[in-house]
Amino acid sequence: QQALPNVVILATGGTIAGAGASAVNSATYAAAKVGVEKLIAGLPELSKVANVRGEQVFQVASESLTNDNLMTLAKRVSALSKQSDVDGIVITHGTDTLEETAYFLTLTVHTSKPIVVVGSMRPGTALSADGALNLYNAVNVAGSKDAMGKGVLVTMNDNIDTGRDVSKNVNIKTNAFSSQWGPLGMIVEGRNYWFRAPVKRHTMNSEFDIDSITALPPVEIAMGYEGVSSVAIDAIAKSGAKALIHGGTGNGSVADRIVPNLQKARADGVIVIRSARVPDGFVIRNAEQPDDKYDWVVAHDLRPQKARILAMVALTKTNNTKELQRIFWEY
Ligand SMILES: NC(=O)C[C@H](N)C(=O)O
Repeated sequence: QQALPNVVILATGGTIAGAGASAVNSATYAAAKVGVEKLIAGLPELSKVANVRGEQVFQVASESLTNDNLMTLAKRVSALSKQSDVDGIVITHGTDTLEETAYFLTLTVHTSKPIVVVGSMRPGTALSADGALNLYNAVNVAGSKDAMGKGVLVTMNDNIDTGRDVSKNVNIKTNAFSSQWGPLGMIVEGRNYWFRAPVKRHTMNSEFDIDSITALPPVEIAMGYEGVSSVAIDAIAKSGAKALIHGGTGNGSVADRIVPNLQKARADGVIVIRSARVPDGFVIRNAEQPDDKYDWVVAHDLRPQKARILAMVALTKTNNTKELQRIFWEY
């Protein structure tokens, strides 16, 4: 239909494409079973709000996605966003790493067209499955003019969050996703209600572009915890990783006994990025540790898994720690 927006659904698997043995199986099921054509056919309401077509990019549970998958997906999103017959793009995705893919697209795809990443907590075969409404909302937002220029969005549980801020904070339950700085808005009965806009650099204002990225450097994460040893840090430093994200306790604090190991890693050329394992708040430079003296970078409010995504993208352009710190403040 001519008056309706054209929305492409790129399907990658996850629970939104999952199937269980019976309707009471809300937690015990196989992810990534249902193809995109069946997902679309199962939701005839979509045809009233957009001209929808689907592409099956992968069929996996999101915990198994790789850096290569991420690149393939982002390049496809970028190519589609340049087509005049595409108004918006939806990516169906497993929820476990949805926040990482959404942030990667936020950083690397140059478009003002809406890109919406969506998943579900229950398979479509379950009682009170959440995927159908989440997907309906995603297609609505992707086809909306008022969603343009707002970066990559996530529509879970009626909220509209930014791909940058949102994280999976609850498992099992359908209110799994939230952003510490709040959602941008809500979608109810196909209508968007906006309350705020993102201020961090994204999509068309990003200095990174997936079209010119050919490989992502290895970046690993080591967690901080009571009783932590240097085993993980030393192994990462020796592995050829270009950066090491330390998911520290509290304000990104680092146990005194592993500070020398992180200093050694830095001296050997590994970028050390100090983040926090605490879900909310942010890491202050030179508080807890003398980052200037050690030439470390702080991850601002990014959790270890999001800091890893930004580090990989940033390292495609620079390994200067001042530049990296600027990038961590701006994105
Ligand atoms: N709810 C989900 O989608 C979880 C699943 N393990 C996935 O990320 O693919």
